[in-house]
Amino acid sequence: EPPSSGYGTPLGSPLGNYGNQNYEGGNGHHDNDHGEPKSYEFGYQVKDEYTGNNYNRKEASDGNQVRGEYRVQLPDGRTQIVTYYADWQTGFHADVKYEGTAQYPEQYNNYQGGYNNGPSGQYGGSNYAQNNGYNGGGSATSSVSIKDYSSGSGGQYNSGYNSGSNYDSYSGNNFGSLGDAVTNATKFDYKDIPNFPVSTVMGHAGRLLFGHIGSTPVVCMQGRFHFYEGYSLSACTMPVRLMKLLGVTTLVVSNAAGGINPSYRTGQIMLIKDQINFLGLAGVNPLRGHNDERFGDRFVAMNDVFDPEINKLAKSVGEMTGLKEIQEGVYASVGGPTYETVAEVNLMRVLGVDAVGMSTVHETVVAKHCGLKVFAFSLITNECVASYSSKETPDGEEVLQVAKENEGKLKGFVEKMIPHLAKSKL
Ligand SMILES: O=P(O)(O)O[C@@H]1C[C@H](O)[C@@H](CO)O1
Ligand SMILES: Nc1nc2[nH]cnc2c(=O)[nH]1
Repeated sequence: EPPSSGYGTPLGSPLGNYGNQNYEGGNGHHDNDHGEPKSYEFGYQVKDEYTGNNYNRKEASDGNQVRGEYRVQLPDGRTQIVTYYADWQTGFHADVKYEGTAQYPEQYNNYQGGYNNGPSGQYGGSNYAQNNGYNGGGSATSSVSIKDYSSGSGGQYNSGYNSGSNYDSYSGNNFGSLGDAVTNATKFDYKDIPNFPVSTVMGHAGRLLFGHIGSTPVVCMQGRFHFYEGYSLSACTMPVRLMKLLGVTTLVVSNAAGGINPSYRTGQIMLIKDQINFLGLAGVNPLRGHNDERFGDRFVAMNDVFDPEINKLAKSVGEMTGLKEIQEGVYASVGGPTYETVAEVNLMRVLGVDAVGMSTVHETVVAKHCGLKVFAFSLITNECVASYSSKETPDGEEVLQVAKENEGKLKGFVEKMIPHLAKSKL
């Protein structure tokens, strides 16, 4: 049976259990199976990060009196603690207490949808972090995401094709005009979508677009969610699963990234041929915790997440649309929001990283888990500083600026790539 999406109450009421165990309706405590009172004890705990269910119970009886306690995480952030005892002479007695303070945040920041395994306690019991501050990058978590700076929309696209029943998804961020590539778009603000994270990051409109690129149906996220904003990785990647449920079959993800490879230049596109999941290697993975089998298996192969054939297609489509010096390389993501030290840049060079960012990797993990095809690319927005003698420093404004300068060509690329991808059936 699928897990309930509600916060859940302890299974069976204390009274129900009480009645079913040693006592029967209060008409004599010897009316049980064998006429003798029995002692027992039991306990259980449920902590299901996917559904947000969090409760436990323990109970014991010496044959005469039942004592127990259960705790339930309430949707308003408080924990309800019920301590009870019961016996056949006096009945059931409960003491109900609450821990914590009920929170009624402005909107949606008490995210109980089960995406609560991220940085705990940062935001007063809310499972969502607030979006605070600028994020320069930010493709989508689900299908294709494209950054949208120009019109204040960061973006992810999910583009679907296959006569509307299957979708290709494409996500990008920071590239404002990519949202414009979606024709006849119906737009939903994230804040109006129940249980959706909200995007307040500069440059991110926080909108979900449904429309077409060419004849391909697409869903586009204008604005993605980052770990450094305080969201858990499962919250960051929740839209990927939404896309899957909508019928998306291919996720296209874009990001702004720093060039680690010394030959890379600002403004170039790098097709992602592989990735290094630094957070994942350290144990911070969006798939950590309960595995929802409805989406995929517990263990997930990642060696084949990027398809060389799709990149080959992307290279030729990119060249057709006038992209110069298209690179293909390894993307690594860090938690951010700090940019890399000189030592970190050199470490990454040794490790074979070509470009570094703060997104995408966990999105592709979740996409692979639920069986989405993935196409991902980076815009190199800055050249990472690898020498102590350099006076350069990366900065968010530069990332935004370079994204803005290049969004036109990225739009052209995406407009061509999505229909080709759909047609090629790759
Ligand atoms: O969302 P992406 O990965 O495109 O954005 C990158 C990473 C940070 O959000 C930002 C840093 O400048 O750009
Ligand atoms: N970590 C990281 N993310 C980026 N996003 C855009 N540029 C950079 C960068 O230099 N480093």
